[in-house]
Amino acid sequence: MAADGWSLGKHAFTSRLLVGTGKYKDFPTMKAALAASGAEVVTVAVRRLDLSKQGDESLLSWIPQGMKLLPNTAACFTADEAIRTARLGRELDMGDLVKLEVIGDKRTLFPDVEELVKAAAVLVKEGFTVLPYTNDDPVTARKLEDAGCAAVMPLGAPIGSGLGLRNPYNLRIIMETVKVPVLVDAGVGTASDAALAMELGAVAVLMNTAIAEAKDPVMMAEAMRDGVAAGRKSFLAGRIPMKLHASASSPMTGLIGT
Ligand SMILES: CC(=O)[C@@H](O)[C@H](O)COP(=O)(O)O
Repeated sequence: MAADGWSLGKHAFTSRLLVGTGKYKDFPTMKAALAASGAEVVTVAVRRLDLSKQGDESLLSWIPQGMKLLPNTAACFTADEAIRTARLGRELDMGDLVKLEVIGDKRTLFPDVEELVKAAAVLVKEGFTVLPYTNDDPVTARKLEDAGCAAVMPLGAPIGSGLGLRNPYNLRIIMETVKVPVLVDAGVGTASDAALAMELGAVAVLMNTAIAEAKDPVMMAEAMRDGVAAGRKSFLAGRIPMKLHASASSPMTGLIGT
């Protein structure tokens, strides 16, 4: 199969799995899982980075070489906070990409979409390549695209829930509504969820908890890598239409004795 690449702004990728850095039991496990995932993009919460830590004590030093950093604005609850956090990431030399999170509710971690659209518009004007974590609402997705975001990242389910894709139909509508890449972000529980997201037509999947909190994070990272690749191939190959009744696998005409 010819290379099946995709891009975000000026950045080109082949892997369609993006991974996070939170919740690992230790840095060596995180590093091994990130490497096993085959992901090229790894997201890091700017507000959770402990800048006083150096060398092996710093999370950043455990990110495999060559992975692209995607700073995120986790734990921001207003547009202003998210904008300041994104700027801080840029000052720390983390590049132009930003995963924009503006959380509206502590219990569900659902996004505050008004603040999200506001923050996106400002950051796009400042030259960021903005990737907003949003809910599964096609209207918000369109507003984010209109604001100049390079992609939209609707949730599959609440962050860390592992519930899988709660509303695949809305995800499909979002994919039909916007022209920018649609990445499913959050809620994936296992490899079949990732495959399903790709079969629906997602350009990529971003996940953290399902790998970090698996019994064997390295093996789960491999499963997610394979699930994403299988789902993508299945999407490209085109599934058969579903039929209510049987259709025999062997032709019924010309049977001996008929
Ligand atoms: C790491 C990160 O950015 C999370 O906020 C992201 O949304 C992934 O969610 P899961 O942990 O549910 O995969």
